[in-house]
Amino acid sequence: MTAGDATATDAAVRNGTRPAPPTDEVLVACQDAALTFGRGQHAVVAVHGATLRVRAGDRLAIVGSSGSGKTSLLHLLAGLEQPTSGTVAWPALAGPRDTGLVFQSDSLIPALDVVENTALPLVLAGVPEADARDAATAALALVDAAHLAERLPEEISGGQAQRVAAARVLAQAPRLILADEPTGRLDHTTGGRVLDALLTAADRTRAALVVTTHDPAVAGRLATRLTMRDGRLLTAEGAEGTEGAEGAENTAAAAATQETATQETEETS
Ligand SMILES: Nc1ncnc2c1ncn2[C@@H]1O[C@H](COP(=O)(O)OP(=O)(O)OP(=O)(O)O)[C@@H](O)[C@H]1O
Repeated sequence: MTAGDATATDAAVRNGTRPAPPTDEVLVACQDAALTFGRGQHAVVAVHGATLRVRAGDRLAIVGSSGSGKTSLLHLLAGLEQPTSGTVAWPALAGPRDTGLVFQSDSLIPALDVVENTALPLVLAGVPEADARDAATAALALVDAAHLAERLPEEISGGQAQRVAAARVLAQAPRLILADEPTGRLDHTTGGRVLDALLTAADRTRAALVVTTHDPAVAGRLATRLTMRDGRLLTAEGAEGTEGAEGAENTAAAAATQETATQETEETS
């Protein structure tokens, strides 16, 4: 990212003035993407051929129990993992670097205060410190955390740390925000606030938002819900095609539904 990008980012985040992208733009497309860890008898298939498209403006929850493959799928969407087979592409983005991943684990650096933590990725990308700090301050305001700017990570709560982790991604103004269990370790009220912050920020910065969760209440806040079970991407209500799939007209759901139908055919033939 260049300094010019940072200024534009700052302005877009602060003012919500990023031009609205065409809503049919495909930001990331998985085609039959699989991810296997290990080899031979130790191989674990974390994701079985997933087909999914996320478009600008999508609000997508990927729901599943622990070990179902949600994080693995999110890492494929973020370009952090290469698919073992199939493809992942970012047709409307400059590549996976235009995505922002809010990690599951607390990843703030203890020696840096909140605004420094939030600005760090921009600084590391070569953005002048003052511009990075301005963008960070604007992003913290988006998640209702501006008042925490001067505190160290040890001086804030778990829920506040999650909001800061979200702000750190939002400061980069990604067009695709990927959040891995952002409410996982939080109580209901605090988790709700973190989700509020992500939804508000995604609206303000006109980003698509994909959230993994095991919590149906969290998933219910997103327009489209898909389920992962044993590494397979299903529709919202199970593996039986379009029936009951929330927002089946949504590309993400429709693509996964199509995939589910394909899988069903393959498995029964
Ligand atoms: N780096 C890895 N090496 C080997 N196996 C892995 C690795 N990462 C994940 N797995 C395995 O892949 C499967 C899917 O894991 P993944 O973390 O994607 O699931 P998840 O639904 O995100 O679970 P959780 O909610 O507990 O994070 C699990 O069986 C897990 O043990």
